[in-house]
Amino acid sequence: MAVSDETPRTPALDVRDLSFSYGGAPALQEVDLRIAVGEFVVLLGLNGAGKTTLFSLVTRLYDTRHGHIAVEGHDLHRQATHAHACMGVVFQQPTLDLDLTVKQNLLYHGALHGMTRRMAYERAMEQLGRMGMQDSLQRRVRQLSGGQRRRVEIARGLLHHPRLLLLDEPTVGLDMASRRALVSHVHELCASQGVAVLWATHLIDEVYADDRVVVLDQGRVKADGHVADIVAAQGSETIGAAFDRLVGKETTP
Ligand SMILES: Nc1ncnc2c1ncn2[C@@H]1O[C@H](COP(=O)(O)OP(=O)(O)OP(=O)(O)O)[C@@H](O)[C@H]1O
Repeated sequence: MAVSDETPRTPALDVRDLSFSYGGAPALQEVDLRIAVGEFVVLLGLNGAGKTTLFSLVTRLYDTRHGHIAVEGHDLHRQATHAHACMGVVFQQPTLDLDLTVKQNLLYHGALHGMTRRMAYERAMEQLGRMGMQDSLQRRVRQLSGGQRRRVEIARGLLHHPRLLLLDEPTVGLDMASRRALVSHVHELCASQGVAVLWATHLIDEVYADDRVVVLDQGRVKADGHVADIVAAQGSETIGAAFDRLVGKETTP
C-alpha cells in the first residue's frame, strides 16, 4: 500500500507533558515540544527558565519521571541506545580535552560511537571541512580560539551523523562576530544536512526572522511559533518586545 503524502513523519524530537522538580521546586512544568526532521528551533528563555534542565532530561543526565521523550521515534527509556545514537549534543560548558589535538578529540568520540578510526577520520575531515577547519586537525584544542573550539564541538556532535543536534547556549563567551558566524553556520548545517536543531539561548539577537521560536519562562512554554506569528500575537513590533511581554519584563511607559 502506498504511503500517503499526508502521513505525518516521526518528529526528530517529541517531548510530551514533561515536568521536573529539584526537590520541591518545579523547573519544568507540562512542557510539550515537537521538532520536525530538518527543522531549526530556538529555545528562548532567560537565565533560570529551565533550558538546561530540558537538555539534561533529553540527554538523560537526569531521569524523566513525569512525561515522555522520544528521539526519532525511539523512547528515551525503553530504547535509550537508539535514541542516543540519533542525537548530538553541544553542552553549555565546553567538554573538549584541551591537551589533546582536535583529531584525538574527534577520533575518541568516534570510538565511543563504535566507528573505526578510518571512518571517524573521514567524518572528522568532512565536518571540519564544512567549517574551513581541516588545517586544525593536528592542533591542540588549547591553541584554538573560543569560536574555533565551539566549531570543533559542533563537528564532534555531528560525527556520528545524528538526526537531532542539541546546543545549549553554544555562544557563551564568544565575541559578537564569532556568535554571528556560529548562528549562521548552524542554520546552514540544518539546511544542507537536514539535521534538526534545538538551539537554546537567552540572546534575542540570535533569532533569525523566519525561525521557529519556543519561549520558555519559569519552566513553562509561553509561546511556540514562527517569529512573525509570535510578534503578531503579542501585538508587538519586534520579537524582543514580544519576548519581554511574554516573560513579564515589559517596562510600562
Ligand atoms: N542542580 C540543581 N539543583 C537545584 N535547582 C536547580 C539545579 N539546576 C537548576 N536549578 C534551578 O532550576 C531552574 C531552571 O534552571 P536551568 O539551569 O534549567 O535554567 P536555564 O534556562 O538553563 O538557565 P541558564 O541559562 O542560567 O543556564 C532554576 O530556578 C535553577 O535555579
